[in-house]
Amino acid sequence: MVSDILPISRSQFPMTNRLWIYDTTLRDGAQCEGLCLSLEDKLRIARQLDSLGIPFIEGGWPGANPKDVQFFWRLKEQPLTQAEVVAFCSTRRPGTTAANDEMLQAILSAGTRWVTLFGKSWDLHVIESLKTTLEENLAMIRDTIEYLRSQGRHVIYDAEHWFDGYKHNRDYAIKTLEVAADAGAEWLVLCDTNGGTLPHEVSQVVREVAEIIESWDISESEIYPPQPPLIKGGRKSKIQLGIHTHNDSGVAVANALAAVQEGVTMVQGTINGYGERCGNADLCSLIPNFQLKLGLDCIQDEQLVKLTQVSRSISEIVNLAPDDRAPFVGLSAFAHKGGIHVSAVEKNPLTYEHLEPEKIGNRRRIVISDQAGLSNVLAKARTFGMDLDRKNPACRQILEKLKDLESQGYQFEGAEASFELLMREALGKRKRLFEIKGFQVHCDKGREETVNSLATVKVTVNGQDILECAEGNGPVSALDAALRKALRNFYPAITDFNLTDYKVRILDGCAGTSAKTRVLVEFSNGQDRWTTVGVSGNILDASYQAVVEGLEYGLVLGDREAIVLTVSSY
Ligand SMILES: CC(=O)SCCNC(=O)CCNC(=O)[C@H](O)C(C)(C)COP(=O)(O)OP(=O)(O)OC[C@H]1O[C@@H](n2cnc3c(N)ncnc32)[C@H](O)[C@@H]1OP(=O)(O)O
Ligand SMILES: CC(=O)C(=O)O
Repeated sequence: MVSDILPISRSQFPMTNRLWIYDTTLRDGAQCEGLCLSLEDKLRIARQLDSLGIPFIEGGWPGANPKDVQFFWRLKEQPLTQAEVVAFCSTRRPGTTAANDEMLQAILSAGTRWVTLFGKSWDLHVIESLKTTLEENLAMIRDTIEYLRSQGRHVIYDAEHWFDGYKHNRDYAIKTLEVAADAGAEWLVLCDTNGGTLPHEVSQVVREVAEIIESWDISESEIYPPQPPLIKGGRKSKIQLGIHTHNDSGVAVANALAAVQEGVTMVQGTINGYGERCGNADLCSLIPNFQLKLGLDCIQDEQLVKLTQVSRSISEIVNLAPDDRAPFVGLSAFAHKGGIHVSAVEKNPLTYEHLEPEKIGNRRRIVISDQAGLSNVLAKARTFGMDLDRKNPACRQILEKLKDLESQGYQFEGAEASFELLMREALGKRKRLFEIKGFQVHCDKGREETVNSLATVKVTVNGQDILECAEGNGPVSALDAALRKALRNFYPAITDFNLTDYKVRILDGCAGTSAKTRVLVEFSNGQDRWTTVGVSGNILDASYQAVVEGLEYGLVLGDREAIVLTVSSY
């Protein structure tokens, strides 16, 4: 809902509240260092975006590489359900004609209804990059758009380096837009290509451009309204403005918001802000801001609840770790750690949350650490299925034990399984499934390249002493294997546990090789994951503590009727 106090001044373009989201993850996002997409990846991402209700999906630059050509062919065979897939390209080369430009033939072969064309707005680029005249650049823009229009395509014109061009040679920059509009472009998208513009400049420039455009005399015959159902809102202005921002100054999202407040009706960005250099405007921040704070219509509410899942699936597909601190969709976006915060959030979430996480498919999390108060302990206990009374003296003991262990180097925020075991212990609810009497690990390296590791463990289960040994490709894996061997006849479920992550952190680096280490171990049983922690001056002892607790926790988990929230499901 739009609040009266929000400084929204969409008066330059007083249209409906419809805002068109244009995703360029598959094109500008693919220009991100470290991101490499296969054809199948691109198709999977396109389907995710389609399910999110993104109306325009820029699929790539057909003609620039074979994968992008095939992408459009594959979508012709199996079209998206609702999104308009858009092909991207540049204006024709200088000194030729659009009809003779091979790249433009590839664009037409892609068979999309919409084409986005980028052209030069900045005289510096015309002279230095294109090495042509200012007049020829205008001819390139006009010729290319008219050609695409003559071939029945709708054209979105991306005015590359718009803001820099406008600052350096305003009249020329405006002329490029005028030519693009006159040739039949339906959207003029102002690009902050180098990402150097600040929000107050974006506001001012967009406002000025909107006023200039209003004064143009473009005859109705030159207007090519998009076909329904694409544009449902009814256009009162002939030409619409869009915005495309980069994050080089850390304000890509703020710049897009500033442009929208001045009335632009299309916003280009990428999922998770992927893009060249510092990235593009992050649609995972923009969409909820537009929809939930500015009251603009971008996607359906039922689609908005998929945003967190889409953000994480796409980070999985592109094989880049998700950003836990990302606004709205990050794992920590609604994580409360400080005791004061948790105490208040437990009473009313509005006290420390700017909106309800469920609206974008995220969830509130309570973090356990030495910053915790009793409220954290009680909230966490609830997620473990234990309803504790604040007055129960065991709660205070749990809190004190937690703070004491954290001061020794333990870290429970990343090892909630260990915290649950600690809590069960304090409440007298920890079932001793086995008792470790001792272990030995032996590593030797001979002349060969390989290092041999052998672990021996002595365990008591149900009053029975078991001695087992096993080899592994390292001391921790040998220890893990020996423990499982000893326990598997009593607890067959243990054979399904896999050690999926192992992290070591030196706690007092100045102490050199005798430093204290913290080990975090993650286990999975194919369905759930859980993490435990160990701390010791001996890395093997720290690993041993974490592995033993990890195995114990997995067995407790199998015993429990309901899987609790501390355990993250795949
Ligand atoms: C702001 C943006 O993000 S724009 C998109 C940028 N994305 C990419 O570049 C990814 C895809 N690009 C590619 O695959 C290749 O660069 C291609 C196929 C487009 C071109 O490859 P090549 O022909 O080998 O040229 P090269 O990449 O070396 O140089 C780019 C050429 O495009 C020209 N060019 C740049 N912008 C434009 C434009 N708007 N209109 C016409 N030509 C342009 C340059 O002047 C240069 O021409 P030159 O070869 O005569 O010097
Ligand atoms: C078109 C585009 O990607 C840019 O100007 O940044």
